[in-house]
Amino acid sequence: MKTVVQLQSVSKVIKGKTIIDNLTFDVYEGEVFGFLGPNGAGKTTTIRMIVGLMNISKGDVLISGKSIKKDFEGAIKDVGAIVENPELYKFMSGYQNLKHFARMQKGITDDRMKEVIELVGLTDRIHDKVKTYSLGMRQRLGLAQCLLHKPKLLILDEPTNGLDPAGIREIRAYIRKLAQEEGMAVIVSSHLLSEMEMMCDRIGIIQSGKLVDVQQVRDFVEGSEQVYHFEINDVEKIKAVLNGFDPGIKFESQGSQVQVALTKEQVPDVIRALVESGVQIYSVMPVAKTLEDRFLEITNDKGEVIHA
Ligand SMILES: Nc1ncnc2c1ncn2[C@@H]1O[C@H](COP(=O)(O)OP(=O)(O)OP(=O)(O)O)[C@@H](O)[C@H]1O
Repeated sequence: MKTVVQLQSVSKVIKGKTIIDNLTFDVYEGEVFGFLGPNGAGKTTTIRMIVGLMNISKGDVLISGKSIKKDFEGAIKDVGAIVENPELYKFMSGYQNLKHFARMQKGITDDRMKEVIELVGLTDRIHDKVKTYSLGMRQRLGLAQCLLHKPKLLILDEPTNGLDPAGIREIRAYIRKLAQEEGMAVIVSSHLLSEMEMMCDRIGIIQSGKLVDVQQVRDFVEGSEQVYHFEINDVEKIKAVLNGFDPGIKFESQGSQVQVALTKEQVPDVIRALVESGVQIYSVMPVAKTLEDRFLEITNDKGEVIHA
């Protein structure tokens, strides 16, 4: 996998206070990297440093191997970003907006404009005025703007903010497409855990300016234990069987439905023990664990990390 962006021990100190503390991570070609953290954790500050909108106090950011500090022009030419709301003229059409933006850059051909408009799915509406666009369509037009110069790295700060569920789905699909089909490295930030889970390949969790965890979404969600849903005929017996394990296995029951927290390795042992004790098992189903569950598992209620 080719590395597109590298953060090397990046720190930001403002008025003697460390806002970002020694961040190090890489993002690769073709992957969506989620930057996840509660409000005030430092996501926007980090993104502003990556795109050169803010000085880096310590460390460096390399984009396609070029330092944003030492070779700003070289590094930034591979970046497309929406950090604040995209600037759009609502009284002009989507096309006029794009054209206006294209004129400010070198070498953007009409063919490239057409290509980008198609890529974000705005071909049918591109000549309508932006004021008639939904928020999702405006986001996509913003996306088109920052794709014109064929960036290798796309950075979107809270891309689904303010969108309705249909708009969120739409943007998510385009972001995935840009990574998978165009091979871009994409960094998205969010404080919405479920959102990140659906959109990203990897997630970095930031808390009080520190990176506390970077994992593949799949591993991250699977973590250690997983809740399984059992449908059985005898709740008393299942309680006895689960209590018989050492250490005892946690569960919750309601009628013939029992939710049991197990590691994958424990599943066959529990099923065997249940069958041997005469419990009828009608179904066993893993309950999908959300990032939110995992996030709460690794942080306490004050938002501090208890184990990663
Ligand atoms: N110019 C500044 N001067 C002083 N403190 C700042 C400055 N910019 C950011 N901060 C502080 O740095 C911390 C991180 O802010 P940042 O906006 O990066 O967080 P965030 O993770 O993007 O949060 P949100 O989800 O709310 O946007 C906050 O405590 C913020 O108050």
